[in-house]
Amino acid sequence: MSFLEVNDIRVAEEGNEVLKGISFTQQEFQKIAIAGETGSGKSTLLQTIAGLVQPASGEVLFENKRVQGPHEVLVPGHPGIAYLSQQFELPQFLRVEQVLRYANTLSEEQATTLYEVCRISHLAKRKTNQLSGGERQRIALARLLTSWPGLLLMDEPFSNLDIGHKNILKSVIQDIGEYLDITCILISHDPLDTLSWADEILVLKEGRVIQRGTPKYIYSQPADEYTAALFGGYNLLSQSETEAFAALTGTASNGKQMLIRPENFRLVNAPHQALSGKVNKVQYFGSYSEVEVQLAESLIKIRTAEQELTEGDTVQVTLSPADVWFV
Ligand SMILES: Nc1ncnc2c1ncn2[C@@H]1O[C@H](COP(=O)(O)OP(=O)(O)OP(=O)(O)O)[C@@H](O)[C@H]1O
Repeated sequence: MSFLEVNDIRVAEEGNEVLKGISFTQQEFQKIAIAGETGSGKSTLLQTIAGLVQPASGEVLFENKRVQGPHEVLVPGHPGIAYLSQQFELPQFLRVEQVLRYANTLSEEQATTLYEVCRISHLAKRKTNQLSGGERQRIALARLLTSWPGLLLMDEPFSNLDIGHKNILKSVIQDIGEYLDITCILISHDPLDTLSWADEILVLKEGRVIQRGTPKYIYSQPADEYTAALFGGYNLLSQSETEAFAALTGTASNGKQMLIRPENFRLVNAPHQALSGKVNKVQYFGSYSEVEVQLAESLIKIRTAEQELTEGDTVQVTLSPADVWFV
């Protein structure tokens, strides 16, 4: 039995098929992140799970019961599922404690825990128009959680937050799972938000799930170039350089192209076990430098701790077999 089961969901909006048969399951307390380019259907998927969008076919089962869509109920939504939208709203000019009291059905002890987890206990007397964007969002989140849902769906919660508020929200989301026993699904554009948090990532492309797996698997063995690009920099080598590195590492390309993350290339002093290239550009980032190296055909990016490189240097580039991936 799964906590959440999404079975072959299809959604059409204005004649376009936005979700084209999505299926996946989630266990209780499993942290799932959804990644995909703009327009791939991430928000529509979350809204369908929440019972806010009517699927054309397929079903969502939450704790073994079908989630009804907005065409089937008077008030859209499911009491056990909370959806934090990108465009949340708070009532104007009320004090935070009034906003929360209005929605609150919790005991005093539960409410205290919830406000502490959401880092808003100190804001109770503040008016809603006297809050920063990050504080407003944490209050909107706490307000949603006063119904103590089993499943929380968060749609791009980090967008428009500065780094300070973003870090606070990351801790809040971590604690929601840990102290409130609420299972979460999160959409984020930034790979750094999802790779460190999720147990599993679903990659959406044009309304379909094209890959599902642990962050490490998705990052190091992306299904295609699209997936690789969602999670950071990469190099796609020409066919002849793919063959040259395949020969060096004892791997077989089977006609595919080699896809290498910038941190996986190594600069060595061993001309016979490496390809030669010329440094084209060096960018310094403190703990590492990003170096552009022109090989015979491809211009590649290498991330290295090496600090002494300058434009025009000749370097020897190699790889470990474990870091080789073909798409
Ligand atoms: N109510 C609607 N009416 C018409 N088209 C819609 C509607 N909702 C979504 N779409 C379309 O469906 C597609 C998927 O949209 P969705 O918002 O789910 O994508 P997304 O991956 O969440 O994008 P973003 O990252 O930009 O939020 C888009 O092409 C969008 O224009």
